[in-house]
Amino acid sequence: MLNVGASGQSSPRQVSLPTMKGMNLINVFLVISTGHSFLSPKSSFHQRTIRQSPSNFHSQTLTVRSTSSSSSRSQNKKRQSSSNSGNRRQQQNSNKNKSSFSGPKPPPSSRPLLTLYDEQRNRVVNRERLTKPIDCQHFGTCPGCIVNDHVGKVDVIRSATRFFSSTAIRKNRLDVERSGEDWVVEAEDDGFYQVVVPSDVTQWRTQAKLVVAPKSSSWAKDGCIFGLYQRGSHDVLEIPNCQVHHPSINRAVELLEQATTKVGTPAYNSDSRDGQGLRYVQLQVERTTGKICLTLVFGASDVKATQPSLSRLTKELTKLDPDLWHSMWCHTNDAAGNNIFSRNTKNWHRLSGPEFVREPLPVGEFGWLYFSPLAFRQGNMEGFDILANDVARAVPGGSRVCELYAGVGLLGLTSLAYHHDTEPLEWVRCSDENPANPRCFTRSIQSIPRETIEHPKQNGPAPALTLGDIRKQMESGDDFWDVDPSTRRFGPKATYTVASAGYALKSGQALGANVMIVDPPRKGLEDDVLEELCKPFNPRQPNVESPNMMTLEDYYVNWTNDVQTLIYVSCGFDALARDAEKLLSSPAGWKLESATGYVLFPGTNHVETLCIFQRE
Ligand SMILES: C[S@@+](CC[C@H](N)C(=O)[O-])C[C@H]1O[C@@H](n2cnc3c(N)ncnc32)[C@H](O)[C@@H]1O
Repeated sequence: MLNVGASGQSSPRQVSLPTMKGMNLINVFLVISTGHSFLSPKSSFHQRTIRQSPSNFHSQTLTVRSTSSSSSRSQNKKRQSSSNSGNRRQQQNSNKNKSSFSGPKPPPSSRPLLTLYDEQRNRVVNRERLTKPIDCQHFGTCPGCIVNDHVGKVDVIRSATRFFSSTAIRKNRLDVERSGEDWVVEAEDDGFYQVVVPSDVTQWRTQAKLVVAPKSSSWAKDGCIFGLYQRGSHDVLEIPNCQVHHPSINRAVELLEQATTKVGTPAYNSDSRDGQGLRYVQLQVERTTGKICLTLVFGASDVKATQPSLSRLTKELTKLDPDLWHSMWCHTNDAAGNNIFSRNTKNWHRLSGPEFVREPLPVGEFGWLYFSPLAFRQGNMEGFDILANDVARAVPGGSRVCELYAGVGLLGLTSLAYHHDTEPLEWVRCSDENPANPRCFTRSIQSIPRETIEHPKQNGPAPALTLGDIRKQMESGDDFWDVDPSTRRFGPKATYTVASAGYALKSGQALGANVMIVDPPRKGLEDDVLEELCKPFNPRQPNVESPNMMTLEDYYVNWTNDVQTLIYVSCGFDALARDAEKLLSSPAGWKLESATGYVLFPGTNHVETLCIFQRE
């Protein structure tokens, strides 16, 4: 068990299940340390405001604030306070937040305000974006985009609209049930499935992975080109003026071409396997600074084998534009196939710059999310901020939340911060199989006010307990029930467990949780997870804190028995459709409350879908 956090704090409450053989669980217990380190972001960064009731979707007027100075901040606050009651509440909340923040305060302009939510969720803006052209000169030859305008008119959105309007789904939709309408109505689009374009249709991509090829076929050391594989071939197409890339990505690619030409960096050659060349690059933009976290993937067994090419290249890149680079990493990968990254930390080498790119938490005025290049990060961060706000609003105040496939904990931490001022969540348990995530998660919670992330010392709810906790406690012989209640109540609300989603469930992560958030990869939910969620509710299953729970064989436990709201975020529509059909036709009692499609990747045939399932 790995315990991360300030030492000398209250004892961790979350343990791996001793009975789960072969399980590699690393539990992270989050106890806030007081260290804050803030880079200076660009002051003009815009964000969104939050806190409107779901019924106000698409109906807000535009409210845009910039964070360029503290005076403009207060002016904007004044403007905002007269705009609507929801925003007034936010202002009060943010003031409250400010005064109650007990950790060291960040410099005033270091954290952008979140003020563009209304704009991004505005019906007029949405309509404009649905028709706005991307106007990219590479369209037609580039495999990246399939439409150059009308970004909602793509097959996947048509299929999703039909799917959610079909009788099979209508039969299990809450709106149909509540209205008493006939569910046997076949329509292409009955208006249930909402389509939102949550960011501009250009320059939305803040993360790109590009393949590298030699500039000339005659001399390997002529330098490299960077782009995407052309459709149906392994020829690389350059896309220097890609309109969906953040401008910093295009600038970085330009410099990479110049630098590789100047210092003669060889490109990796998969045929000859004489290797050691540059294979891929990953470019991640830190939105507040516009800087690039660059990962150079070399076809080499270790970093020594990349030399002297690596050092020459990084030196030249720094010389060309020292201000563009947030950090530089080398990833070594000489394995065949198209898998770019391995999770083995031996393959990762930080060459310069900070370990984490940081992004503002999508709600409130405090808190950052930290990402290392080893962790998953959304391709369109700005669009995902809107989705994260919508997820947070779907979580009822005061909830106990289990988040599977959590990445660095983006959705769980956003929900925690969103509800803090009104009806704070009791706890949030995040888990993911990527062992690189806890470092990011820990760093993130260090930037969030302590009151948000910890249980109050007195009169608060009990800390998060899993079945594993109770078993461990009993096995240790300690008399858990005699523990002083005031110390029991003090502890972290947000915890992180490294485990596959199926293992996390079977270690009791969702026992006691009334809300579950899942955001699986494109292939959808693991079979184990889906199976649990499809089990009928067992009214006789004891409460997780009851000693009777210990007498139940694992086999009889319904590991998601307490979950009443299931928030499913999906980047793979086919898998979501399959999982939704299984959930809705299972004896578990799920009904579909809403389905929203987010055009997170304008130009492509992909849609991010948020489904909210409920059961009594
Ligand atoms: C689409 S990402 C979502 C992450 C997060 N919600 C975010 O927005 O940053 C999917 C995550 O699932 C994790 N993952 C993939 N397969 C998994 C599995 N079988 N069990 C647990 N986590 C898994 C990946 O490591 C990744 O972080």
